[in-house]
Amino acid sequence: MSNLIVHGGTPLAGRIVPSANKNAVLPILCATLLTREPVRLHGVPDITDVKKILEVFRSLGSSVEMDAKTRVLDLHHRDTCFDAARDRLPEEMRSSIMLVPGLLARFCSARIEDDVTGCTLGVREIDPHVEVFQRFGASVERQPDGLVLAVPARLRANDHWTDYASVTTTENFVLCAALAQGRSTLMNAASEPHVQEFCAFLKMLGAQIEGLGTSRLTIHGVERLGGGEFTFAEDFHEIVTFLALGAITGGRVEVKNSTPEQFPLIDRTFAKFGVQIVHENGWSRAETQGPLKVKEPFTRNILQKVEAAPWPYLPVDLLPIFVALGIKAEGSVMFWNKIYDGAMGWTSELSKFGGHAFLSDPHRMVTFGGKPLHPAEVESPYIIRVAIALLMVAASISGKSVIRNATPIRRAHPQFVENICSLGARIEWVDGE
Ligand SMILES: CC(=O)N[C@H]1[C@@H](OP(=O)(O)OP(=O)(O)OC[C@H]2O[C@@H](n3ccc(=O)[nH]c3=O)[C@H](O)[C@@H]2O)O[C@H](CO)[C@@H](O)[C@@H]1O
Ligand SMILES: C=C(OP(=O)(O)O)C(=O)O
Repeated sequence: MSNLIVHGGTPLAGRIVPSANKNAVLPILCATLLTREPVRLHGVPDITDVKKILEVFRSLGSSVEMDAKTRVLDLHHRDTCFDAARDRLPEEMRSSIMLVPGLLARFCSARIEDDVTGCTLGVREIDPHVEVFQRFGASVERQPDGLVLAVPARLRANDHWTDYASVTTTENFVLCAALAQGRSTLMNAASEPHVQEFCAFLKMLGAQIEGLGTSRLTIHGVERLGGGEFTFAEDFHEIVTFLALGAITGGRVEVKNSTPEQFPLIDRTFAKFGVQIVHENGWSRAETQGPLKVKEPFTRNILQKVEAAPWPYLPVDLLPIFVALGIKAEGSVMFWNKIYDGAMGWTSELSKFGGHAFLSDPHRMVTFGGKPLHPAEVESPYIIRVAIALLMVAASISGKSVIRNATPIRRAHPQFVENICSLGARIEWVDGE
């Protein structure tokens, strides 16, 4: 477990080039298992989730060559072998479940380990995934340390309509359908930017996918996929995080952003806290005028609110970042997490800083911002963006704070502390017990 020591109170200023989006990189790494041809990936982030997947590839006999300096990764799954009785897949990360289709397609067997839940945000179902695998022809057997799946032959295409728009279930459906026999359709498909990026990668390998960015995907299964070269896009989570760090510290941070067309709702959400986002010449910056202040709604007797749900709503992983702004900005905001039932139980950590947040129910939290804040020692749950939100609050307060168990940040954000320090912050990692 690692802690972060934060000497806060410095307005952050400077420029950041964001890394790739973990939630695009991981399904794409899993997708490479579908092809026996070489694949070259540019801009692979140095994060722990990537390391875990690459370790598995190496242990299965794949060729994995990572240039640590240029972050170019060469993968070749030519001599790969898998034995469901012997081999184990990564745990404590959601993306592990997306190794299943490649294993089924290549070796007719696969595993789902006991802990593929990732961040502790509440229930993270595996049933929608199991249902997808079954629909493509897999049998599923529960064993003491996980589920073992098997298919008799090539996966068979099908039409499916999921209960809700799930990111990884959509990706698993597409992965299965890419090499299945026949045409598959998915209704209620997720359409997040990382889902679109993942589909674009598969198309580059030769998959036939229609409907990118919509809630209906049609996939014509092909006999085999080819190889190729792909460069990851910038991570919108990182862009928002660094813009918010600039805003909460009263500084001026600019972040490279090649896709401002994805940002209108994100920009409107910043504006609710008195932060104007300006996109210019491929860069985005956050502008503030004096202390942050919540924008009052015109409707009488309602609170300003921020609602997170599947895309094109505000992405749920960004919610904690805006909660941090809500603690700082004068006024009240209701945060509504329409996805997870256990992602908001960290209000007590905010109160250690003197912040005032009230948990209304498992899905809703109200912040009463603008209260005097003081440095504190707080504990992060195993949730990447909550560790970041606590760091944001600490960075905005003069004095020394400690964020205990901030390690989850390393799952998604490479050189995160180095990047913030390049903006003038004084933050360091220390080993904790
Ligand atoms: C590796 C990866 O890509 N992880 C992301 C992915 O996880 P993941 O794909 O696991 O998230 P899902 O979209 O499946 O949602 C997670 C859970 O939320 C509940 N649920 C979700 C949607 C809904 O409309 N109703 C509902 O009840 C379900 O219990 C589900 O199990 O998408 C999440 C939602 O954007 C993000 O937080 C995760 O960072
Ligand atoms: C919740 C996240 O990741 P995972 O689904 O891998 O836990 C996240 O990236 O914020």
